[in-house]
Amino acid sequence: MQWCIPVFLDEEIVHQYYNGYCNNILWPLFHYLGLPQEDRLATTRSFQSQFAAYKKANQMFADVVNMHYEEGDVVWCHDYHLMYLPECLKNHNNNMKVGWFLHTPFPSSEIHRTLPSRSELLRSVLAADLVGFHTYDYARHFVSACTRILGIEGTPEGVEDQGRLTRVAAFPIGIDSLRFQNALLVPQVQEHIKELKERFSGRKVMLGVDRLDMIKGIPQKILAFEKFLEENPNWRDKVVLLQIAVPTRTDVPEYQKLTSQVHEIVGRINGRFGSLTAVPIHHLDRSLDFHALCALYAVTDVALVTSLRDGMNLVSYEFVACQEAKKGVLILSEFAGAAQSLGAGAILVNPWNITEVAASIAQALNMSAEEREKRHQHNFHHVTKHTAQEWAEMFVSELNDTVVEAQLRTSKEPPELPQNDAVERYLLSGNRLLILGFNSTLTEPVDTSGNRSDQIREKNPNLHPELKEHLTALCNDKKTTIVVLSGSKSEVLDKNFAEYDMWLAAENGMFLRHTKGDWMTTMPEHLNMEWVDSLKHVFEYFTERTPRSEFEIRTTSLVWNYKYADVEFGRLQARDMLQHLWTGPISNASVDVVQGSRSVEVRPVGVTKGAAIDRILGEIVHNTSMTTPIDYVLCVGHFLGKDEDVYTFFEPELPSDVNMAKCKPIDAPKLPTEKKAPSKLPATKSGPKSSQTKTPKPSPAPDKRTGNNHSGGSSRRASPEKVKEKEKMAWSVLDLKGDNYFSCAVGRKRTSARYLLGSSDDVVSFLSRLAKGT
Ligand SMILES: O=P(O)(O)OC[C@H]1O[C@H](O[C@H]2O[C@H](CO)[C@@H](O)[C@H](O)[C@H]2O)[C@H](O)[C@@H](O)[C@@H]1O
Ligand SMILES: O=c1ccn([C@@H]2O[C@H](COP(=O)(O)OP(=O)(O)O)[C@@H](O)[C@H]2O)c(=O)[nH]1
Repeated sequence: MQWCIPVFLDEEIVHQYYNGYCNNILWPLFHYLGLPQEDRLATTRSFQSQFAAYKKANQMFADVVNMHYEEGDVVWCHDYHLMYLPECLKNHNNNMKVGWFLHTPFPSSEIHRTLPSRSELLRSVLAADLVGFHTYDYARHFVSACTRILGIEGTPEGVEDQGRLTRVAAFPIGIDSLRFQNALLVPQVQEHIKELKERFSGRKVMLGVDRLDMIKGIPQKILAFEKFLEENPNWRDKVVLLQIAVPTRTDVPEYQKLTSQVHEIVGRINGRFGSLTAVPIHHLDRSLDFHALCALYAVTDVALVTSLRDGMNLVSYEFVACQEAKKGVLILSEFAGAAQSLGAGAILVNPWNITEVAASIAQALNMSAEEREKRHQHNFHHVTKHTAQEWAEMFVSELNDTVVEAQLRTSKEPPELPQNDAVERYLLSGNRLLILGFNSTLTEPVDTSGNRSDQIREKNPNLHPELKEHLTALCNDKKTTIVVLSGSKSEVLDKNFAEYDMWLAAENGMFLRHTKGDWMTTMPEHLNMEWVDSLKHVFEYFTERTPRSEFEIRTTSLVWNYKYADVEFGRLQARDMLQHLWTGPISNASVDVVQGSRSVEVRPVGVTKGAAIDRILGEIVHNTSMTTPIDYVLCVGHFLGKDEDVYTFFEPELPSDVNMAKCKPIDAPKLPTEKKAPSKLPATKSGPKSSQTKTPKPSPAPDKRTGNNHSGGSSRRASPEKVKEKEKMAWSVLDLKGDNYFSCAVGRKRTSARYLLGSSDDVVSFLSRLAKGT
């Protein structure tokens, strides 16, 4: 078995890929340092060739992996050097289990979007099954970069693109703490500890161990130490700072400049505060071997970590692991990932604030033994419990689980609607209910190819011209009841369906009428619409700036539709709008922000087609004086995810009773501003990665399937007498015998519907078969 297989890169590739793209571009950007100041333009110019080398090098890694890969192996790609690798691997073998872990921070999407190859990099990382970061912050930034830059949906589990989920999670790394604890017992280390104690006797030892990298804040650390010496003359001959600065990436000009800068500062301070026999700073431009490092950690009184940004910072963990005897103090930058894990025991500082760091040095040096002990125990417990072994096991086990879950999800993709069976069962049944969506279900297909020159299109959705004849035939069949259930306003449904003998349910079922009767409302009474006013401005803002987009104020929702706008620009605007909605004016309101394929909609939590179907069904049964149970249900639509509860309404245990409460007649739907504002529902957020979804509060319409006696379909509170009356009226209206239920999603693959149809053309051809009975 081979443990390590090298990938040989030639010098030019190393220069362009490792020194160039990785360490001169990605590294500073991911650490919020921006591109190197002096050669910014040159870097920008060489960007494409460096990225080409980056991809080439990643492909070379992929080729080696592919050569040695055996079925069932797990491939774990590490760090910003290999962001393109997951895609290369998956392109070769889509069944490979691929994980990717980033050891650096992932910056805010505002930084990532400045990268010319921003989309390509994100997409290739998303090819992995599992993507891991040290902290939730980094994971959240990654998800929001995917949302903002690629326009794909962030979910509580990760990032979802066309039904494929890339799991994104935080896996804070640890160290092999036992290795450090055991090293302290080695005689050679004990001897070294003794020497160091003698060497620095009478002085407190402060320690910095860093690669000589801009992100480590070494100049800032030394300047803070100078300030401390300046302000505390009594400490000048009682403390020493040992700074180990390990040379790194020495071919990159920015690193060469840092070396001279640090040397200059150290020389100046030693000149200022040193004597003939002692200097306050011992600066070493080299690395130490493991045992020497452990001895140094063990004799240290105060460790100083001042990273300006740091993915995690293992030095802080290693220091803690070696301090069981001494219980020294850790001063730790709040910009290191480690601050989240070791913050309880460390003194956290902003490394840019030299005054604060100097004060923290004084605090650490003067800290009582009792407080040091307490702080150390917090951190020692963490470091010894959350080890590197645990980290690796967790990542790999999560990767295996993710792959299994993904297989289950794919296998759950529903089949095509079995049209022959559906037609046959329709013909054999005696009381059928057809629930049909409108937009993209019964309408003519709209060209949304996004061609900028194609700007003049018909704006209003129209009924599919080939449907009219079949719809008339179906509506005229006494054994068939048809409901068109749409998000559209009542006027739109009136315009398209007034001539048919059917039921119309507008605004996701909030308004209902039979085409021979008047509109009535099924709206729950206590809907909170207080948020509408503050949101109207946001919707107006984006409508005014997005030609041919439309903003509609519906009774229970606000909708912005960019179906007829330039699709690319519409998408861009939608991303900005969503970002604003998730974090801005309504982040505390009890509303759902629903992202459609070309729309953004905001509505109160619980206003869904599924929640309304109960009340609609009650009204239909009551009005048509049905005498036999409905024995066939077809529910077809291009419904938004939130509205898919209409499919599941009839699943898995079919409801037998239906609410018989009558709806309230109305003259016309009222605008939200005219309604009395009811009291607000308390809001809860569901978690860091799901800013767009709120944990649903109990739906305004009670769930039909929670018991056998479904007496409450409306949220209006009835008197006890009324409830009794309703109970008497309740009877079994559904008798579907399991297989006589056909729920069918149009143009979507991830759905809770039982079956799929591709487009409204397919709906038309299927309905024609029902109408003709063939
Ligand atoms: O070999 P170099 O190019 O000189 O760089 C050394 C490593 O530096 C980076 O380390 C990061 O990983 C640590 C462990 O997860 C983390 O604690 C630290 O904050 C990071 O900076 C880099 O990411 C590695 O790839 C390099 O090998
Ligand atoms: O002379 C030295 C100084 C440091 N290190 C190791 O370098 C690593 C630095 O990791 P850290 O996460 O602190 O920062 P990075 O350098 O990875 O950004 C630690 O494991 C140190 O033990 C080392 O091997 N020899």
